[in-house]
Amino acid sequence: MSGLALRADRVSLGHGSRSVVRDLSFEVRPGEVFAVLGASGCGKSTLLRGLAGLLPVRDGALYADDRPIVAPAPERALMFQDDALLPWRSVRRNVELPLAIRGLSRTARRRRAEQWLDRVGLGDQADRLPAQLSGGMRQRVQLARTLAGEPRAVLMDEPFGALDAQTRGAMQRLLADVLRSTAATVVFVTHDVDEALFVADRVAVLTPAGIPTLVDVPEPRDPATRGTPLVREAREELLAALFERSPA
Ligand SMILES: Nc1ncnc2c1ncn2[C@@H]1O[C@H](COP(=O)(O)OP(=O)(O)OP(=O)(O)O)[C@@H](O)[C@H]1O
Repeated sequence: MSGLALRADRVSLGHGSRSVVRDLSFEVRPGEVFAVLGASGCGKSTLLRGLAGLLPVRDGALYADDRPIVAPAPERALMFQDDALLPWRSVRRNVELPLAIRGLSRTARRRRAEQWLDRVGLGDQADRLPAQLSGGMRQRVQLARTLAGEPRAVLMDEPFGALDAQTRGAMQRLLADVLRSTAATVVFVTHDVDEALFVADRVAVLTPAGIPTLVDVPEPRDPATRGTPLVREAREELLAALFERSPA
C-alpha cells in the first residue's frame, strides 16, 4: 500500500453562492504529512471536504494520483474533531466498521480491530461503549478506526482541537508513532502552529491569493528538536505568513 499523491490545481470551492477557496494550487507528496494552517474561516475545512470528495469543485480540479476527485472513496478517510463514534456500538465494533464496509470476514475484522486498539493503547477497553471513555480515549478510538481501514490518505480536521493541552500533546506523539507504520499521506488541518511543526513534514498557510506559503519542517515528529533554532526559524516564517508580515 502506498500513499496517495494529492493535488489542487487552481481549485475554487464554496457553499451556496459563496466561494470560500479561490484559485488554490498545491501538491501533497505520497506519504507526506501536510499540515494546513490559516485564519479562522479561510476555508481549511472546506478544502478538506473537497479532498474527501464531499464537496464538488466549482472551478479548477482536485486530484488523487492524477485522477480527479469527484466522490468520497475509502482510500481517502476523513477524521473530525467531533466525536463521530457510534454510541451504541462497543469500541471494538466501532473500529470494525470500515473493515465491514471493505468486506473483511468477521474473524479478520476482529483481529485487525484488536491490533489497532492495542496500538493506540486501548487494548483493554474494546468492550466498553464510547460514553464510558474520556474525550482523549475516544479520539484514540477514532484514530484506530480511521487507520484500520488502511486508507491511502487520511484527512484530519483539527482532530485534537477539543482536547486539553496534556492529552493533546500525548495524541500528537501517538499520531507520530502510529504514522511510522503506515505509508498513508496525511492532510492535517490545525489552528496550532506548534502542532503543525511537530506532526507535519511541510506546512501550508492558506492565503487569500490562492498560492499558499509552504514551509518545510526541520526534523519532523522528533520531540527532541522542539525549540531548536531551525524549528524556531520555521515557526517565525509560519507566524509571519499567518499574520501577513515579514519575519523580524
Ligand atoms: N455548510 C456550509 N454552508 C454554508 N457556509 C459554510 C458551510 N461550511 C462552511 N461555511 C462557511 O465557509 C467559510 C469557510 O469555512 P471553513 O469551515 O472551511 O473555514 P476554516 O478555515 O476551517 O475555519 P475554522 O478555522 O474556524 O474552523 C466560513 O465563512 C463558513 O461560515
